[in-house]
Amino acid sequence: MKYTVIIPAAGLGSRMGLGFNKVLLEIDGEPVIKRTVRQFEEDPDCEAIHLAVRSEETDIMNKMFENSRKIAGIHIGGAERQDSIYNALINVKNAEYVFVHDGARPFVTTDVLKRLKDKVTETGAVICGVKTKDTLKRVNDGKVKETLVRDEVVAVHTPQGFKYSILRQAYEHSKANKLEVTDDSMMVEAIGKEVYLVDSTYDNIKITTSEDLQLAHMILKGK
Ligand SMILES: Nc1ccn([C@@H]2O[C@H](COP(=O)(O)OP(=O)(O)OP(=O)(O)O)[C@@H](O)[C@H]2O)c(=O)n1
Ligand SMILES: O=P(O)(O)OC[C@@H](O)[C@@H](O)[C@@H](O)CO
Repeated sequence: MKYTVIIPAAGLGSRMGLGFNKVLLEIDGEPVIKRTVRQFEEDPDCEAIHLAVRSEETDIMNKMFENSRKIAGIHIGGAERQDSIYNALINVKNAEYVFVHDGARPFVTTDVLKRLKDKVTETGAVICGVKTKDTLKRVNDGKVKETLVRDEVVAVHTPQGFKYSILRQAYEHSKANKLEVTDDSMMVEAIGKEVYLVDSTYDNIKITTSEDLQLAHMILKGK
């Protein structure tokens, strides 16, 4: 199978508190976004990479990826993650399968990609995730409402992979219905399609807060 990946990188990174977009932060001398893109540059099944970036960062991103063989488009992102991805999605041409992967997740492995590729060709919609290690409870106003059955929940990561036609339909539906989502499969669930799950790895972290940076250094050391 062959697929196209959309990588949203147009956030602010406000929870990192750096004062600049966290995807531009260097870890061991290389920007987070460059590391993320490289995972797909190195996957022979990935045919094209579309990035969504902040308008004021277009020049820096164009320069960073000027020698990249697979970058097929650098698009201006939107106010929310889903707006950024939509701006890229409408510019994807001739792709049967589309993966979406956070620019801020630089450690996805070839094994996870393989599991996703195998499953998406079989089902048309797949996410990856890990079992949670903590007990999970639903709370409201500082009070416990219920304890969730841990075997029934996962912490969801990206990449998430879809048939292009399904993802496009899901995004158009969400736009028309003004759905606010925190991942792409939520939109696919909303159009009634079944979404399947494969294992991710605990290392596939999203760089979100400053603690994640220490974790990132440890993950790199272990590789
Ligand atoms: N309007 C947005 C918001 C987010 N993203 C991207 O979506 C990914 C995951 O989002 P998140 O971790 O929430 O990043 P930020 O929105 O940058 O972080 P924060 O919420 O702390 O500002 C990141 O690669 C981010 O660049 C995007 O392309 N466009
Ligand atoms: O925190 P935000 O809602 O901006 O973004 C979260 C998403 O990036 C996140 O839900 C996926 O990476 C899947 O976990």
